Amino acid sequence: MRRIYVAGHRGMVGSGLVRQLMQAGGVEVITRTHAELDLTNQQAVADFFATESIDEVYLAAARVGGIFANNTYPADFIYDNLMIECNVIHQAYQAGVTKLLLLGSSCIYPKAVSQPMSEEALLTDVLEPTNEPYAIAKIAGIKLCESYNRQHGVDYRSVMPTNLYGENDNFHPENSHVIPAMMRRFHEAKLNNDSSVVVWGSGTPMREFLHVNDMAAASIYVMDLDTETYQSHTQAMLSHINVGTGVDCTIRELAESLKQVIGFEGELAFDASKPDGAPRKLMNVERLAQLGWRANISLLEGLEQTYAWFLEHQNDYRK
Ligand SMILES: NC(=O)C1=CN([C@@H]2O[C@H](COP(=O)(O)OP(=O)(O)OC[C@H]3O[C@@H](n4cnc5c(N)ncnc54)[C@H](OP(=O)(O)O)[C@@H]3O)[C@@H](O)[C@H]2O)C=CC1
Ligand SMILES: C[C@H]1O[C@H](OP(=O)(O)OP(=O)(O)OC[C@H]2O[C@@H](n3cnc4c(=O)[nH]c(N)nc43)[C@H](O)[C@@H]2O)[C@@H](O)[C@@H](O)C1=O
Repeated sequence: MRRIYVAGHRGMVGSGLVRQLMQAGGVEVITRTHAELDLTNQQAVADFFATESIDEVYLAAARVGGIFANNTYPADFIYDNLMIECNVIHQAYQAGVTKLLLLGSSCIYPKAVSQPMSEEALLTDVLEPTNEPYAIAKIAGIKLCESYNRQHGVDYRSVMPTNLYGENDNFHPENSHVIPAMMRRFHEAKLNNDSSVVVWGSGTPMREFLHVNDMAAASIYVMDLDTETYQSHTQAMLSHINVGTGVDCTIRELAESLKQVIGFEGELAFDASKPDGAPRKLMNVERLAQLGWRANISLLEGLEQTYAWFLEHQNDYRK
């Protein structure tokens, strides 16, 4: 049986990957909590790979957060993510792992890039300042994979997810992403009968949102493509693949959808003192579509599923 290490299995995407890999069966899923294995620790990661006979790695562990966390803790975001990527990719290679999938992010693309953003837009212009350190680390991750492929003949792939949401997300009031943050705020406002809820920024930025179950399915799909098919749709120096829905909406529209799903009847109060971030980040998902995969969970369906999960996990959601 293939021994598959899912790094970050307690996180939103990692837990989705474990659910789907276990459901498909026929593989042994290996996991370690952050407390058991700190992936920024080079020796600990080397010891882990030297003893665990891993066949494949899904690298879904990272320092992750929304616009406020990225803007407030830039050193943590660049240091942790560079260290995790260097340690996992290099030690996997040292231990003879030939297949690895890195999760990057749509924020690798320049701020003023033409929309929708295609894979070729990488490194063509300057980045959005609120998350530049995180984006630089993610770009380094892509280049690590490409470089190990070129020099060592391994098969390390990378997927660039758009903004994600779903069960097991982080619902922290400040450090989270927009969907979990607003879902919790609207829910609490409904319980308190508040007349309005704060939405950060102007409401005009546009974002594309992909449900975690679609993201996990896409990751496994890309990992399992045979080498010839994968390489026919990538180029030697451009190995990453976008993952998204190809559909976006404004933050105001998202807030209206969340109001509807949660049943909050008050007003939206936009807080212009908070940053908007990138004006738009719509993914060009044609490359993945040509490879045979498309998202199938609509935003409304995904928000309803996530809110139902949130209601069931009021005592144990991450906050
Ligand atoms: N969420 C999103 O909107 C997007 C996410 N991505 C990418 O997808 C991937 C998964 O993200 P997501 O599931 O949302 O993130 P989560 O924060 O939900 O999960 C990340 C996991 O990584 C673990 N982790 C962090 N640092 C370390 C470390 N030093 N050693 C061991 N484990 C560690 C965390 O453990 P602990 O909590 O204990 O620290 C957590 O379980 C990441 O690479 C992220 O950059 C890309 C685009 C959008
Ligand atoms: C996935 C992605 O995540 C981050 O980039 P981002 O796309 O800006 O993500 P965000 O979810 O934090 O915000 C999206 C928009 O929504 C607005 N917004 C309104 N109200 C809230 C709110 O309450 N919380 C948050 N976080 N945002 C809010 C907010 O002002 C912004 O205009 C990066 O870290 C980047 O590195 C990255 O990869």
